[in-house]
Amino acid sequence: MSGNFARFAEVGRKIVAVGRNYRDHAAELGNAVPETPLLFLKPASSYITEGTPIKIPKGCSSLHHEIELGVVIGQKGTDISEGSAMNHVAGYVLALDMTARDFQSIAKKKGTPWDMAKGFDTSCPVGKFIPKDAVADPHNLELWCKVNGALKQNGNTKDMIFSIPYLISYISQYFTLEPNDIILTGTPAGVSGVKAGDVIQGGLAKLAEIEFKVVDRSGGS
Ligand SMILES: O=C(O)/C=C/C(=O)CC(=O)C(=O)O
Repeated sequence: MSGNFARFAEVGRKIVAVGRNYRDHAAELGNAVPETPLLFLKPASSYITEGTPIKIPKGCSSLHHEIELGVVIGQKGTDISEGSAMNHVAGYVLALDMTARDFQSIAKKKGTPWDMAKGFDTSCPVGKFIPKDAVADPHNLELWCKVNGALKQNGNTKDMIFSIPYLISYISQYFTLEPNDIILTGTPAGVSGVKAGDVIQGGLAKLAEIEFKVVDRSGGS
């Protein structure tokens, strides 16, 4: 596998996200555990990296943090088998799947798409690329998120319902996975609202930490 995956957020074309992949998070929002992965897409224009703030989207009154392990794809594939799925992984990233929960609740009631709730500008803050070799077991990583220093989410990737190989195999039956695409593997319990001026911090075992400020649409706090 070759390529400069450190630039995945500049050149990657797809963000495939998995919803309700942790039992405790499905339960906290009153949802049943899915029988098959619940997929949605976020546009590449939703990426931001550290130093750029998260902007509350127009009309949103309930913006939630969701801390997630992202898988960075290194090798193109369609109909990838579960057995060979890890050969398609270049590495990992710590990410936030920022969610306009009020938009999502309305969409759920109306049966309309989640795009505005999940794909608005700045809704995918990401940390630095973590090479695959640096991670002994991606299915046993502590994952935490704090808001203004207070711990909100504290999970472990061992509690994912669908494993990374299963997700890669499943997703690639519908979306060809390409180098620099990422898969967001879902969030553990503890999601909560943030407002302008708040600071969100996240951590992935001893591998990565991120910090993002939340601002209003005009850039103010
Ligand atoms: O079903 C809901 O009410 C909300 C689901 C999500 O936002 C799910 C995720 O994005 C996730 O579990 O990571």
